[in-house]
Amino acid sequence: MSSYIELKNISQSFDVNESKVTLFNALNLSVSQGQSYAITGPSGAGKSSLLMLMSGLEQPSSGQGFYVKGSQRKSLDFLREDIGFIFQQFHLLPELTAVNNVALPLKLRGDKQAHDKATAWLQKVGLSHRINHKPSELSGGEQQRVAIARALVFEPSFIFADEPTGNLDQQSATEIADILFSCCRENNAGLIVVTHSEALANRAQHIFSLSGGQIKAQSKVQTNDVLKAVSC
Ligand SMILES: Nc1ncnc2c1ncn2[C@@H]1O[C@H](COP(=O)(O)OP(=O)(O)OP(=O)(O)O)[C@@H](O)[C@H]1O
Repeated sequence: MSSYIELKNISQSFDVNESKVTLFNALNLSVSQGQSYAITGPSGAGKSSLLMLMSGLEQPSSGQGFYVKGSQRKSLDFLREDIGFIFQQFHLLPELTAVNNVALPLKLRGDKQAHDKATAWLQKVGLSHRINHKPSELSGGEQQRVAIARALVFEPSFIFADEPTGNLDQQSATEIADILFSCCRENNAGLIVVTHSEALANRAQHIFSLSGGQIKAQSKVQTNDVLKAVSC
């Protein structure tokens, strides 16, 4: 059953030092499961804030967000079980091996097959030779592969990624983009990526630009990048 997230008339502002900072006003946006989206725009435009609102992890100043699943239309609070997050800084637990980082969220839910599922996901992201390594024993690209496996191990409907290649060299960034997009596609997960990278944004089926409080659909830039058909 395919689902989508709908933001209606969303506004977000903060009171900072007795003045009001408005990021956006009456913004409307929908993202669907199985599709990929990039959100670009200048620093400080509010891209990460929008990602937090879209995922239901933060509340807007006004407006509403909905999680629509078949005929059910619920608040974004119900999205929490159905999302995975990937960050620029990986956010892995330093004391745990790769497999235990991926297995932990499943174990916390009492999944008896947590270890096997985590191992299978690390294999999918090309890390079967590193499953017993701790984050400090992995390269940045390898750590991000672990984070992708951890986000997808639940097989969530939506993956939110905030600058997922921001800390990586160009080759690792390309490999991570290949894995992220192919894994989301094969799992029919909606992927929403915030990025400053034109190359990464161009991978997405839809590109939105957030600037001056306005969000606009953007056409893709023609590049000579060859998109690799990586299987997940
Ligand atoms: N809780 C908060 N209280 C006050 N200001 C905030 C809060 N959260 C975000 N901001 C401000 O909102 C603005 C937008 O932040 P956000 O991180 O969403 O932008 P961004 O477009 O993702 O930027 P970048 O590309 O640099 O990561 C920033 O000026 C930030 O300081």
